[in-house]
Amino acid sequence: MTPVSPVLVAQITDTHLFAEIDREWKGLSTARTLQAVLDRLQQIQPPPDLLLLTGDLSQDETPESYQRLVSLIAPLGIPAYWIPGNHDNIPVMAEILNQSPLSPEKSWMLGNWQFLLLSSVEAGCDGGRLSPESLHWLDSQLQQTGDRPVIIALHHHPLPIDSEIMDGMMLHNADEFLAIVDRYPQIKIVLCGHIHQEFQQQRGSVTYLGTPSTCIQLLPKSHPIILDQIPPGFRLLELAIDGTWNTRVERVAAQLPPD
Ligand SMILES: Nc1ncnc2c1ncn2[C@@H]1O[C@@H]2COP(=O)(O)O[C@H]2[C@H]1O
Repeated sequence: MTPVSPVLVAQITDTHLFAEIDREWKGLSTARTLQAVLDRLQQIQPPPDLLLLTGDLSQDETPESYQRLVSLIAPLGIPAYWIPGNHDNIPVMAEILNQSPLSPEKSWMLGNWQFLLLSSVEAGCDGGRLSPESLHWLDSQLQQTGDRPVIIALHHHPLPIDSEIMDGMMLHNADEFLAIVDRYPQIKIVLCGHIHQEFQQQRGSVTYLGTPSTCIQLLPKSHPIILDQIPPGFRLLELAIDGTWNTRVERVAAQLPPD
């Protein structure tokens, strides 16, 4: 019997784009560092089956910044799904990020895996929160997945990362989220953005993963926040039909922020 290929997912996060292509954030042109990541992605064979864009996609909340994202991502021709982060303007992004290959879907199945994307943005706050309605939505989606393996993505980190300032901006009601996760053994991976660094921690049968931004990096376990002089990156995940998986972070040669 021919084995079914795993699904290859690329997570791209915290792109912090502006309307202007050369506008810099902390010394980096965020459009150009994203382009370096996308150039690397285009070399990967076979190409990823889908892209997960896990929030803080704009830094200035303009329609033009989201149009820029579309014009950078669309040439890859890879279906791309997104969630908002604390820097995003949700009505503006929802209006613009709905053209193929971008999709506003938040729940779908591919390669026997169930994908669930959660909006964790709390208005006026850099930290996150899942509303009672969102927690209920998550629970009801999980009830419908049977024993298919599940990957959940949200912008805010639900586990502390030992970084005082970032942990003050984590998912504030992580306990309510984790109580739901604990009830569904089919959940394999919880994926976040927001932290601008690589993170991996096991909690029960679930692996919690955080991923470098496509622009600036933060030094892990730093108090207060310190910029890390390592290149931007992204994450690849290979999800096999039997629920096993593996992942790696790749970093790309790109302009680094000034010292
Ligand atoms: N992907 C999602 N992330 C977070 N909350 C969601 C998501 N999808 C649906 N919900 C919540 O579930 C609610 C269902 O009713 P509403 O559409 O009024 O509002 C919805 C949100 O509050």
